[in-house]
Amino acid sequence: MSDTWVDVPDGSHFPIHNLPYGVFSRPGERPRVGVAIGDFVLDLAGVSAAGLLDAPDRGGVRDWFACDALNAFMAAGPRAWRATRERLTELLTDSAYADRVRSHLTPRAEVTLHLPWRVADYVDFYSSQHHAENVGRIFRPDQQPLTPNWKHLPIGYHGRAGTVVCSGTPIVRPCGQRKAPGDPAPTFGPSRRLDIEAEVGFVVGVPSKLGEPVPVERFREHVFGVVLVNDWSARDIQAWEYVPLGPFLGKSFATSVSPWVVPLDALEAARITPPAQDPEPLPYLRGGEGLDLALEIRLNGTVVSRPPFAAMYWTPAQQLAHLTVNGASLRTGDLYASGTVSGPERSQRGSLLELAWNGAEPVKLEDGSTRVFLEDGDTVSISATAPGTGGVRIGFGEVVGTIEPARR
Ligand SMILES: O=C(O)/C=C/C(=O)CC(=O)CC(=O)O
Ligand SMILES: [Ca+2]
Ligand SMILES: [Mg+2]
Repeated sequence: MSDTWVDVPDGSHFPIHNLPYGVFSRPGERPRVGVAIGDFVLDLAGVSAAGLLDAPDRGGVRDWFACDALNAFMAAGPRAWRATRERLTELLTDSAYADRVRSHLTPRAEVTLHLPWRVADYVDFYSSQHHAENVGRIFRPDQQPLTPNWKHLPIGYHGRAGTVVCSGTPIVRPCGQRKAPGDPAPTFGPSRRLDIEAEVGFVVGVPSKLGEPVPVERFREHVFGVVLVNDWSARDIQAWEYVPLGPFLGKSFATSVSPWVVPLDALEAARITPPAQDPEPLPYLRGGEGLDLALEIRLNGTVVSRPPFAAMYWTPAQQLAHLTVNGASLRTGDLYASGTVSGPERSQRGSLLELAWNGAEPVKLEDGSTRVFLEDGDTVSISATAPGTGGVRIGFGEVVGTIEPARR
């Protein structure tokens, strides 16, 4: 197994088998594209300008990396992604390149990480059966937990692309209309039931044509990579507004993503058969694979949940096929999120709504305090790891956010 000449600490999320892409800047310099390796960022604009990146489409290489977003590279397609990944692996494993490449490494602690791509459209699915059943029981106790359509199609809604923010961006507590079932009328004010949703996001590189669906088996021709998502959710605003059109202001105030986009090729060893689907879905939804990602949610440093992505009912390829089956086109930069990742166990639930069961079972933190929803000043971090090639685990880093008081 090849290994890198860069000093990578044991347990790092970013061994040579990962090589996720991001956008970073050093103090006083413009943002550019980089790759994470151990505790360093490799400056791809610098490496490319030095003539070290031998990609197929050489003329375009500089435009891909000397810029503040991954979009141009993402649009270049799977052949370019694979060739670049192979060349980066060569540069970072063959010690003959060490002297020329080392000057393009910067400690990650010295850089600022930015939103890695310009988000085009944003869709959020609802593909964990455990989550959907939990939320159904809490929001609609008098009905079947799963709606009649749930096992026939991956339910989703269109979110707000412009408020997708990079990890680390403070989250201002939203204000809005709230009305609990017993209240005589709605009131306006800061959300009292601010929550998280731990999700996995899929980033589209190659666009599709209007009118032409993208079938399940074309998933890898369009999707560039994978990020972690925190779909911040104001449950009181949501519960009052969502009938009958679905989530709106309760979720559109901010959605955080992790700064490193893990390429699909880094997740080869994480591919798994998803849970059996019964009833069998319609033909356009057949096929697709799951991913064995282990998520971890920390609230003010305490691990409060470990959701397993392997338990998701609908796969990312099925989600993509569904979201384009009507002929809706994809754009470079589209983001679609899995929906909250919840497993069958209590310790695997992906939101506080579920973990504290709508307030009935407060979550205990290591400092002795308890939470049913988020308080001002709380910090939430979601991380994940996956099996990598060669038996080495790879990771996604984290998506983190701290709650700031409402501005009124
Ligand atoms: O069942 C509902 O009414 C609402 C569910 C959600 O809030 C979930 C959502 O945003 C989709 C997901 O993350 O699974
Ligand atoms: Ca969500
Ligand atoms: Mg959101």
